[in-house]
Amino acid sequence: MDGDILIAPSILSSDFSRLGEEIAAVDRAGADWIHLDVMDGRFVPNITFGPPVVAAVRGASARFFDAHLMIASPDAYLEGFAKAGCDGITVHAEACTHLDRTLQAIRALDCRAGVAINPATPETAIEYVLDRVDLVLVMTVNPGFGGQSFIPATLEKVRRLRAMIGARPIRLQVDGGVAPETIGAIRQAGADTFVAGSAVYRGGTEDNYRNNIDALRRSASVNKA
Ligand SMILES: O=C(CO)[C@@H](O)[C@H](O)COP(=O)(O)O
Repeated sequence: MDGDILIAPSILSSDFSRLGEEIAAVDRAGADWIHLDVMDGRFVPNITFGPPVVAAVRGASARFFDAHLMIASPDAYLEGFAKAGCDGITVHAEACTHLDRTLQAIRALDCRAGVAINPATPETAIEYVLDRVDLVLVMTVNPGFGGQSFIPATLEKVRRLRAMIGARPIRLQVDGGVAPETIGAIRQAGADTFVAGSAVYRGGTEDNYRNNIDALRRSASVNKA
């Protein structure tokens, strides 16, 4: 197994009527992080949840809570997500007028700072904030929904970002269409942190989640360059 990779189940594909149990189940099944998909109906065409729901499920797992804010103008909500118990907060470069300032604000709240870019956004959009971030998230589908197909053109962006990041201690995360069939190529391109929704939560039971997470890890390791 490849010890450097992290698997972060996206709770968007879980059963929201049992959200706490679904988080605890992937924790026991071997998840490294819990990926929280926050959507506002403005930046993306879907709406999910905010800080009160994060606070309500914080006790379900001690794992790293990795909040992905798919929201317009996120600055006003950073403190709320930090207080709710998020360990990392990722904002979209496309959603921030003053991205550098927003990333500094996340770190000032004692959270790990992440920056995400959509499939159509070039990696150069974040070149000058790399010293401000702990995580770069390459969206490999257009954000808003689970269960979409991986966009192959994003692989080249992962490769370029791996080179841009160099020796900096930054995790390179991908999100969207991550499955046993795609994870090997994404790992080879240089990603180390994998968000997966439908590929983890399919089957609906903790045993299935464990098998699904193991399959992702195996496929990522086998294909490592
Ligand atoms: O943020 C998003 C979608 O906007 C993702 O986290 C999806 O939830 C991933 O789902 P799969 O593509 O893995 O099913």
